Amino acid sequence: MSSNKRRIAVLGSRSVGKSSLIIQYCQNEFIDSYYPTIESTFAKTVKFKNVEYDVDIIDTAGQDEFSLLNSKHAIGIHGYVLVYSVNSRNSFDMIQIIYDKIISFCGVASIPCVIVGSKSDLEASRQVNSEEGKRLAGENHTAFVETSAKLNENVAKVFEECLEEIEKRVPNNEAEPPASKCWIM
Ligand SMILES: Nc1nc2c(ncn2[C@@H]2O[C@H](COP(=O)(O)OP(=O)(O)OP(=O)(O)O)[C@@H](O)[C@H]2O)c(=O)[nH]1
Repeated sequence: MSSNKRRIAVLGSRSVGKSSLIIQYCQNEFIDSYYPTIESTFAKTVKFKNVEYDVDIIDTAGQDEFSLLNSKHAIGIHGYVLVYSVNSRNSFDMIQIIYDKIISFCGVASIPCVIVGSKSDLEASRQVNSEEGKRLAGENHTAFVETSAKLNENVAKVFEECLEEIEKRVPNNEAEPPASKCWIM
């Protein structure tokens, strides 16, 4: 793996706007219709803090509390974007469940991660306030961003924060994420 290759997995409940966030970031467009994702990978070259990164972003199918963590979403992944929608309390409650599954799968104390409150334009139907999002992020030592893919607000910030979290833990000359050294028996 080239030292500037970074793989980011985007996880969260169904329909929280994972694909919309990624498509806005990689293709600068917002598609209003809903197509459930099975899985797809997007690629973008990003210049961040004067370093050029080849970023692969893995868009995953929506998870619920019974979903098993797919090993593809843990092995070889440098950083995570965990998305809930500010107008869905259930999707917010899923974040800790997904975070704990990743931690336990990877056998580490913490992971480079950004917790994202999506659809921030839907203020009238908001169920989760910003303070709750920040608190959850603080408890898990992750970054936190509220964003709207629809209005293209804070979209790039999500992925920049994720690169920042990765760089805090992965020195530039060591691009292999810890979980890629795991064995599956
Ligand atoms: N108002 C608003 N709607 C959004 C936003 N982002 C996504 N949506 C809408 O929410 C719905 C679901 O968006 P997707 O991006 O497909 O959600 P997803 O999380 O990828 O869904 P799954 O693939 O099922 O997991 C679509 O109708 C989007 O248009 C946003 O920022 N604001």
